[in-house]
Amino acid sequence: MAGFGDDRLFAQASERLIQWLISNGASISNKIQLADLRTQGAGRGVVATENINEDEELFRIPRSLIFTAENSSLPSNIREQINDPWLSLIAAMADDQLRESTKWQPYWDVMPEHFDTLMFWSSDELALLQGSAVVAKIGKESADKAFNEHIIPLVGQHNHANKNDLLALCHKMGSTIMASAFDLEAPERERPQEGEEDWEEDDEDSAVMAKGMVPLADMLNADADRNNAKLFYEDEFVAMKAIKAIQPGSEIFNDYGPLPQADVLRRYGYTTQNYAKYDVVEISLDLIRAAVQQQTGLSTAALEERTEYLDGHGILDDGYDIARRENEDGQFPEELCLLLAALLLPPADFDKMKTKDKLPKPDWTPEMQNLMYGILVRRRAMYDFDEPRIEQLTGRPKMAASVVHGEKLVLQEAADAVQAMSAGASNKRKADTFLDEARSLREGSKR
Ligand SMILES: C[S@@+](CC[C@H](N)C(=O)[O-])C[C@H]1O[C@@H](n2cnc3c(N)ncnc32)[C@H](O)[C@@H]1O
Repeated sequence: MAGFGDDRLFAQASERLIQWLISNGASISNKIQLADLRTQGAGRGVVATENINEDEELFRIPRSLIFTAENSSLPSNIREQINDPWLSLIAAMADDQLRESTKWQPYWDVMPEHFDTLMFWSSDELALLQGSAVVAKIGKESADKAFNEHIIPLVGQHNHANKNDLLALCHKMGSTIMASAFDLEAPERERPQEGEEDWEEDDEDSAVMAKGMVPLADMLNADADRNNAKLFYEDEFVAMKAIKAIQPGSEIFNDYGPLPQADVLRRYGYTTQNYAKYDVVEISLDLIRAAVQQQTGLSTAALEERTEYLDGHGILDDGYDIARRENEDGQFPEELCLLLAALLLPPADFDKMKTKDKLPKPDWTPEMQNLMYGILVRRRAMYDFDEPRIEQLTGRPKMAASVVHGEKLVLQEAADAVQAMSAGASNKRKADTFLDEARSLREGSKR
């Protein structure tokens, strides 16, 4: 529990950051302040102290105060050898923090020390997420490998740093960046001109766009649909503006995107119910293969042939996300429906389709409904059947329970949707057998 002394130090660090920003050319509206939101489990946040109008500027930060690998003190020969935007930013931040003195100190002093992102969970804590595909996405081993191969030999030698300490620092920086860095839009003059390649941000661009830490902009928390501010890129500055009127006392929120709770937890180390509407459950291709073979008796060779064909048509993936009922793109992704339809075709129909180089109609035939239902039962059996009282939990167990509960709900809603399709049809099932079937499958597989 933070004491008064600690509260004072926390407030002083916030104040030093503000003074440092102003003395280096930032301007900050006097209608906002950095607030201590630790009692709400939200670290620092930005809060309005007066009425703010839509479009009103909250602060502007000169581009020179954005910490990037390029404007850091990381020697250029090291930077050039680390040819990846994430890794170079991690290397530059680690290097800067190992220096005896740095102009960025007031910024580093407000960086979080404690992380609840999944990278820092113990195996016992991760076990609380059993069933969720997020556990396989944490990437601790691949991060260790990348740090050990690309950063530690270079930055370690340059700073005479201990290898293990540097590895821990890289993880800390990596998690800070994952939760706080921005994809930086280039100034107008550096963007491609007409006729040159277009400057548009899509997922692929985002993977290679320059990453930077934008002080103060990264003090904004986020909470699904409570977004009321946005960062705008100008040539010499970046400006945070209100995108809605904001009342005094209200928190100012950025937008981290429509992320499922599991990804908010993996990336940012918190969950809130407001993200539950974006929850998904990933169905792996392996699970689909097993369910198809059980239902159709399709041989492994035939399954291979069909998946290869579908791969050639761009609809094969390692996994497919089932979404919540209210998802505007529907609960079942079209690629999944196409895949199942193709795997269900009688051999002669599949051969005919292949000759014509076509794809099947993703109709919800009774066979398709049965297959999807079987897949959902198998997937549900991967989660346990305990229902902890989330409101009685705290900390990481609470966050894990919230993720798992949200994903179970996705599966239940999907099963209900399939059952509703079969209502009145000859293959009608009783509405309440889903959990029983999944439970007996789970118990059977444990025996
Ligand atoms: C961009 S930073 C925001 C500033 C951060 N609160 C701090 O003290 O440095 C993102 C981090 O803030 C926290 N955060 C953001 N939104 C939150 C929310 N709605 N509830 C709890 N924590 C939140 C998470 O720890 C997340 O990793």
